Amino acid sequence: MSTLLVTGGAGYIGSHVAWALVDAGHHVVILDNLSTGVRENIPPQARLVIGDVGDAVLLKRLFTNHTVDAILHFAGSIVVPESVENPLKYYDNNTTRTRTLLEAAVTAGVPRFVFSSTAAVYGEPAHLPVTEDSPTRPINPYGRSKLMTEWMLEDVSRAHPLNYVALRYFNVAGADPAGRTGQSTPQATHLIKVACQLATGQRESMAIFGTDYPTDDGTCVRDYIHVSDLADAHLRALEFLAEHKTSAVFNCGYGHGYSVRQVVSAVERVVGKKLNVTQSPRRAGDPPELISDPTRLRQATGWEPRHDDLETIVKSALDWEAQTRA
Ligand SMILES: NC(=O)c1ccc[n+]([C@@H]2O[C@H](COP(=O)([O-])OP(=O)(O)OC[C@H]3O[C@@H](n4cnc5c(N)ncnc54)[C@H](O)[C@@H]3O)[C@@H](O)[C@H]2O)c1
Ligand SMILES: O=c1ccn([C@@H]2O[C@H](COP(=O)(O)OP(=O)(O)O[C@H]3O[C@H](CO)[C@H](O)[C@H](O)[C@H]3O)[C@@H](O)[C@H]2O)c(=O)[nH]1
Repeated sequence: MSTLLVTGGAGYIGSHVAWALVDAGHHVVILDNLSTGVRENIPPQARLVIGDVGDAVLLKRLFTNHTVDAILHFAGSIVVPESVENPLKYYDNNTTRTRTLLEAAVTAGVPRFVFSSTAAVYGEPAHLPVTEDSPTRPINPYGRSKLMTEWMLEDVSRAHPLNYVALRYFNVAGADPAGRTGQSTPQATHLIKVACQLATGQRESMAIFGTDYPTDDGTCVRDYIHVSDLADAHLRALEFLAEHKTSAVFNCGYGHGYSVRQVVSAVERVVGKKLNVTQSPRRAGDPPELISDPTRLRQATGWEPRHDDLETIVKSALDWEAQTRA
C-alpha cells in the first residue's frame, strides 16, 4: 500500500492535513520530533514515528519500510521574531534538515513533495495582492530559510524525477470544525491564538505590536486563511502532482486582509466582551501588509474556500481553546 509521509504531522497545520488525508482514505505515516507537536492531535489511523527529519539513518529505514508516494513536509521552526534572534536555528531546522530529507527522498525515488512555504518569502511587497511571480525578498531569517528550501526543491526537481508543490501559506488560523485538532502550542505567538487565549482567561493581557504602520488604522494587515481550507489545498496539491507531473508554487490565502485591530474586534464581538489589549512598539521582522492573490491555486487545482469569514475562523479557534481547557 502506498504511503503519504507527513513530517511535522503532530503540529498545528500538519495534524489538520493528517486528519484530512485519513478522512480521504489515505495511509498516513507521521514523522515528528514532538518539539512543538502534540501526540493527542494525531488521527489514530495514522502511524506516528517519533524522530527528526534531519536523521538520515531513520529516514533510510522509513523509506525501506514504506513505499512513500508523496511527502508532505510541515516540520520546521516557525516563529519570525525567534528567527531574528537565533537565525542559525532556522537555517538548521528549516533548510539543512530539509536538505537531508530531500536527499533521502531522492535516493528512495519518492516522486512527489508538498512543501509548507510561507508568505514571508515575499518580504515587504511593493504591490498587493501578491502573486507567485512577485519578487521574493524575505526580510527575516525565517522567510529566507524557507526560500532557500524552495530553491533546493527547484534544483532537485530539475535534476531528479521528483515533482513538488510549494504552498506559500499566508496567515493560518482557526481549528478543525469537528474539534479533533487545533493550535496547541503552549507558547503560541500567533495573533488569533493569543487573542483567543486572552478571551478564554488563559492570559491577563495582550499587546498590539506597532500602531504606526502605513495602514488604515496603523496596525499590520494580514490575509487570514482557515486551517481547514488550507488542509484542502494540500489534497488538491497532491491531485495536481499526480495529474500533471510537473512542479508549481501556489499562494494560499483568501485575497483580502484584516488589521490587528480588526482581528481583536472580531474576537471581542464573538465572545461579547472587551479584551485587555495594550499597545507596544513594532515587533522585529513584521512587514506592514501581506495579501495574497490565490488565483493560480484556484485555477490550477479547483480549490475553493469554504470558511472565508473572519468570525467563523475566530469562532473555531475559540471553540478549540474552550475545549482544550475543559
Ligand atoms: N502557522 C502559520 O501561520 C504558518 C504560515 C506559513 C507557513 N507555515 C509553515 O507550516 C509548517 C507547519 O507550521 P505549524 O504552524 O503547524 O507549526 P507547528 O510548530 O505546530 O508544527 C511543526 C511540527 O513540526 C515538528 N518538528 C519541528 N522540527 C522538526 C524536526 N526537525 N523533525 C521532526 N519534526 C519536527 C514539531 O514538533 C511540530 O509538530 C511550518 O513549516 C511553517 O513554517 C506556518
Ligand atoms: O500578540 C500579538 C501577536 C501578533 N501581533 C501582530 O499580528 C500580526 C500577525 O502576527 P502573527 O504572529 O499571527 O503572524 P505573522 O504574520 O508574524 O507570521 C505568520 O505568517 C507568516 C506569513 O505571513 C509566516 O509564515 C509565519 O510562519 C506565521 O507565523 C503581526 O502584525 C503581529 O505583529 C500582535 O500585534 N500581537
